[in-house]
Amino acid sequence: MSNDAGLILNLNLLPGGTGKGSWRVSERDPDWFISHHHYLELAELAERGKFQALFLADTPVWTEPYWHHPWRALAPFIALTTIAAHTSHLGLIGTASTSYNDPYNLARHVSSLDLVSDGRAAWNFVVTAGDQTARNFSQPAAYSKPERYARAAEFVEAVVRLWEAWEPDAILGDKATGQYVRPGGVQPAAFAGEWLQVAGEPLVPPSPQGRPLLVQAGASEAGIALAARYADAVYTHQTEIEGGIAYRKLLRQRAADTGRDPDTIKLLPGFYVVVGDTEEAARAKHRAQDEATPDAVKVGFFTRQLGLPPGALKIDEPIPFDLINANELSRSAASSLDGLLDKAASDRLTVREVLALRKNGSQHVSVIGTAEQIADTITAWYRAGAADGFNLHIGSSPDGLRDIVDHVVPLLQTRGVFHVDYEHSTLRGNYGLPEHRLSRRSPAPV
Ligand SMILES: Cc1cc2nc3c(=O)[nH]c(=O)nc-3n(C[C@H](O)[C@H](O)[C@H](O)COP(=O)(O)O)c2cc1C
Repeated sequence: MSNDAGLILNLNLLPGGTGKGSWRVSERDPDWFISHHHYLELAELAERGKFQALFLADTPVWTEPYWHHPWRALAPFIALTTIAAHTSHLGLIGTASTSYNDPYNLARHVSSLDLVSDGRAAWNFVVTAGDQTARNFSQPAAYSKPERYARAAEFVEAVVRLWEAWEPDAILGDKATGQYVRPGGVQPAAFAGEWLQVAGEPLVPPSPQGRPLLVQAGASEAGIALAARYADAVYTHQTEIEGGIAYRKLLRQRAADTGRDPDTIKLLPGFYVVVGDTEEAARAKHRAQDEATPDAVKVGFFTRQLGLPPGALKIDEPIPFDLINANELSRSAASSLDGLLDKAASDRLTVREVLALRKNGSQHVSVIGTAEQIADTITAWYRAGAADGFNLHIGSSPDGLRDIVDHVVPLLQTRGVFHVDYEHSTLRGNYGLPEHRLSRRSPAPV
């Protein structure tokens, strides 16, 4: 059970909003949504609402539905660096793939953001599915899921070694002797795995929060094992409170099994909200966004969620179950489909009929209603121990976020579950995580 004011709110910034058609009904110009001005406006709003962090997802591939809505054009750590310069407390969580990066460069980018933001950075590590993405990185096809996770385990360990290579007092800056860094104050990463090898010392010294936070998204056994060992926070799909309670319990137990304090791993499910003065007003807003979203976009996203190649789903035809590779399907996404796929198979539902059965069209817990209804659900999940906080998805922007900041946040503060102001300057502090002790330097299993 959680019962203090420690609720965590991240803004999951998807350009234009989660409602893929919302840009068409917005008063904003279309090109605003892919500019950094959009990011900055939302970041400043989120900070006004005392959100602990802004979260940027990322997949380095252009996919077919992008023809119809604003997409994640900006590289996350570049966008976050700009945001860092315009905010003072908001945490900055960027996604980057362990399949298509290199640990040395990635560690350097994230810890540079951590340093320039005075300790507000986090890396959301994802393993990234799909052959289309692989072909952007000199690979004809994606690694299999076990291979992706094997590489991810090495990648994260290598990054952590690089982040922990600096002793806290390593920089002497002794003008008299001319000694800038204490000999031995920075250690080589000395990581030698099957997939990745990193020999030397990192260039970036630690920030005020010690090292950046690690966030994880992926719910298969391999994903949970990595989260339990390394993640400070886990982003997941949950649609029902019971599922949240069970998953949080599992993660905390698995973290404890690795010798960690379970309070140091935070579960943050996605949560889709549309706020209205009345429930009907909120439903009308959602309807307007939904009707402005072409079928091609809805089908395109569902195609990706099922791990199918572009074009594999047709809106008025049944799902081609024989094409779905169960081993490649995201565990987290699959669990959010509940019994929907079973029903689709037994009743031979068309894709349109399956999508219509999804509550509020979202793969996350969702409330389309008044600020009170939204605050009630957030409070209930938090108090029941189903979540430590949420990665909030807003239907349209900036109005969807403004509604939350002006109407939902004050209710959460009055109810005593959400902080009234930032009490720390670092993301680690604002997430309620203990200060990080540097220089672990204990050998970790590879
Ligand atoms: C909530 C959630 C968000 C994700 N976001 C991204 C993302 O932004 N970029 C990406 O490449 N993969 C993303 N993934 C995919 C995961 O990295 C992984 O490939 C997928 O979940 C399959 O692994 P699993 O079965 O362990 O869940 C996300 C997964 C989840 C569950």
